[in-house]
Amino acid sequence: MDYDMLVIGSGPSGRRAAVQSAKLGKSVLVVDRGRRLGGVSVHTGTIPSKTLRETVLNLSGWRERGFYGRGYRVKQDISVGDLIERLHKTLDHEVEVLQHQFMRNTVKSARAAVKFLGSNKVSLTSDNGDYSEVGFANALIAVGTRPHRPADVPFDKTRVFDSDEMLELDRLPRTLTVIGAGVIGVEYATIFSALDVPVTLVEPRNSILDFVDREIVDDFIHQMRDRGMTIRLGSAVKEIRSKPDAAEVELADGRTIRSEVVLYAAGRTGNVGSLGLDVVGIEADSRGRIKVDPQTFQTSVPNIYAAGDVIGFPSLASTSMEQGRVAACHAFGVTLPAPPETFPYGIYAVPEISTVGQSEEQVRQSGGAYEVGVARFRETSRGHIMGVDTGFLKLLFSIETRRLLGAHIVGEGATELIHIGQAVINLGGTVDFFVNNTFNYPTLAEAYKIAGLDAWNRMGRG
Ligand SMILES: Cc1cc2nc3c(=O)[nH]c(=O)nc-3n(C[C@H](O)[C@H](O)[C@H](O)COP(=O)(O)OP(=O)(O)OC[C@H]3O[C@@H](n4cnc5c(N)ncnc54)[C@H](O)[C@@H]3O)c2cc1C
Ligand SMILES: NC(=O)c1ccc[n+]([C@@H]2O[C@H](COP(=O)([O-])OP(=O)(O)OC[C@H]3O[C@@H](n4cnc5c(N)ncnc54)[C@H](O)[C@@H]3O)[C@@H](O)[C@H]2O)c1
Repeated sequence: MDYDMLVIGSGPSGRRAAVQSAKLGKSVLVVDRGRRLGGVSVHTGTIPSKTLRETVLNLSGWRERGFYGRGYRVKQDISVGDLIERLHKTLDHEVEVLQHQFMRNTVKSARAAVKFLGSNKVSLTSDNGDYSEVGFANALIAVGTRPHRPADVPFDKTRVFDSDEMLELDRLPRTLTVIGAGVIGVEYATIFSALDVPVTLVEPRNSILDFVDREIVDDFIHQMRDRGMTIRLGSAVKEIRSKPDAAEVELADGRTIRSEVVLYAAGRTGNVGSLGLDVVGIEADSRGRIKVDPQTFQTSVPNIYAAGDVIGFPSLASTSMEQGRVAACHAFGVTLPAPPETFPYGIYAVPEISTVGQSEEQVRQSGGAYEVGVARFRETSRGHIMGVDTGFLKLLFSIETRRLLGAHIVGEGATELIHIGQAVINLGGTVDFFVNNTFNYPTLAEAYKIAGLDAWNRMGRG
């Protein structure tokens, strides 16, 4: 065999699997067909959208508007150039760190498209047509996804864009319509709205972000509408037209929305088409997702693993990394403890949403008695100092066991703050943790103490 581990794709799952395999003393080759290592996460997904968000919040002065009013701006005329400059620096740095990590761990990498020739052999074809064959003992399919692009949507990078292409905008749109209020849709819609671009968000279903606690989503929708965004729920799209002067989105109810630019963000599809999966007998579903053993990440072929977005939900960089590591450990006989039941989900909209554990709807469905504790950020001194006038934390406790069942946040710092809730849930902590422990003051984390006390006041001392 040429390699103990062949990793196809250099996104979060591939990268973690590669380094974990190398740390176990195994020979590793990572093959990616992209121009640079890093995958969707580094080049078109997680890092670019989060860098864009950070730049927008900084240059627009968004975080200071609680004090200085909605008209406040740090930089008056924010251009695409301002946004792209920071983006390129961040991405270059990410790639450099990744390359250095591979070098230190003697992980080899190659740029080529991979195709299976058998369960221990692949072909590599580079852009200039160079062809070679590589033998492997184990392989990880970590090829990720690309935006779903229905044939009847006129993507042209002038009026109609997918989420990868949004980073290629040559100027800020005067108006924007976002189709699909999934995580990508709400992130981009609220980021552009923070730049004072009038945004219309269109979603065919009557609800959004169904995996998030309803109270949090309702507050989020309220905040979006309050600052002037138009949210059209229950609005199916009949046709999208790209015209010289505007894009037109015709809804099934007959209304037409005109805007300078449309972002179409209605899900993603696995990159399995050219892998030759049929040669090894691995099947993918209609959205290009591969089924795996959820504990080991083995496909139907035991020495071929799959991880990351190509295996479907939750399709996060965070969970993808863990999946890659677990797959590599399994491939080389390293036994790991069972993973915790819950993981956090961070939505980097403006404002942020983050959630861990059960939503109130799930707790109610499970039938057990529960209590809720809520803290509004404006009740915390840190919130006053920061000029935060929105956002809240909601904690759910079992009355019987007093354990924390779920933590849900909408507001500033949600994606960082959530890890307190995650630790308490996964360590089996109760409402008494929040009541008995001292928290730094003034912090937004103090909201945990306030929400804990709020629930404790009704639950009693147990
Ligand atoms: C706009 C956006 C924002 C996001 N924000 C977040 C976030 O804030 N937090 C979060 O946790 N997640 C976020 N995600 C999700 C996150 O980016 C993905 O979960 C993650 O990138 C998936 O990693 P992966 O390992 O599946 O590989 P990917 O990052 O998808 O990379 C796959 C790689 O495989 C390569 N490849 C594909 N086919 C082949 C082939 N045949 N041969 C060789 N190479 C191939 C591709 O070139 C690519 O480099 C976001 C996604 C998007 C689109
Ligand atoms: N912060 C994060 O962690 C983060 C950020 C962005 C993306 N992601 C990941 O990327 C993945 C893809 O995100 P996404 O937002 O594209 O997909 P998604 O599946 O989350 O949401 C797609 C949305 O589009 C709607 N939709 C479906 N078909 C439609 C149609 N024909 N017309 C209009 N709307 C339609 C759906 O109802 C849904 O609300 C997600 O699984 C997510 O986990 C994560």
